[in-house]
Amino acid sequence: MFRIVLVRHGQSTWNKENKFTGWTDVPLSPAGEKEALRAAGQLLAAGLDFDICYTSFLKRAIKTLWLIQEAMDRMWLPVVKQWCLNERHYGALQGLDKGQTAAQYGEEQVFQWRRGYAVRPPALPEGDPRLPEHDPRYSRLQQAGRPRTESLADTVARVLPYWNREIVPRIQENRRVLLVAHGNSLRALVKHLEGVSDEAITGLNIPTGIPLVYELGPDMKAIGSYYLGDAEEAATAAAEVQDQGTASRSFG
Ligand SMILES: O=C(O)[C@H](O)COP(=O)(O)O
Repeated sequence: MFRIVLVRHGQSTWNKENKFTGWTDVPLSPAGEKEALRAAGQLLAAGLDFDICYTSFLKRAIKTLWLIQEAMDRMWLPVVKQWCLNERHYGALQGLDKGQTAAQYGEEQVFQWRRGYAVRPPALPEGDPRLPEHDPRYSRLQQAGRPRTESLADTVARVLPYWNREIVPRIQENRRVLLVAHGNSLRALVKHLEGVSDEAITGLNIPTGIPLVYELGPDMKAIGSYYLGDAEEAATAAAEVQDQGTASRSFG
């Protein structure tokens, strides 16, 4: 049996404000930093340790990993940062309040944008300063890797090749892997590990800052998974993620 530990970054400032975030590089909120430290404590209490860590190009995930590493006295671990582990790109929705967007366009439309498997939110317009080509961290990406918007299917298409090419071999070498990423890049991976259908994945939500342990069989698919800490708390937090797209959550 193999194992990998997944952690969605702690609460970010835009999670707190209930804004679509995507590739916007926002920091952790103070609560999110506390979530990261709590996750480290849960990992230590579970007797888990690591040989290599993976994260995205976005500071909310990187900082979560750093806080976990520091609290576990594992700052010396190798860390691989990869753009393809970034959150799904939310296109022109980035920066909008999810509740207000639901009030304006309807909860069903926001649900489709957030959870529809092959549904792409409206794209960033050409010339928008937020386009990846204006960000030096993506300067080496080919045009195809510079999304204007992404569906979950698009996110799967960039996460899975990296998972199979780079992470699976490390796990098969019995390296203990910690992957700190984002709600939807992790949903993309979980869809693969669990063999979740395009329809059923719409109901899966991943809470911030709670370690999710996956046990994998010889085929590198899930034979079991569990959140560290209180299972009911994790389920409640996941339901809260789902509710972020309701009009009643509008902040103003
Ligand atoms: O990018 C974001 O807005 C969040 O991190 C994920 O948002 P979602 O749960 O609405 O997809």
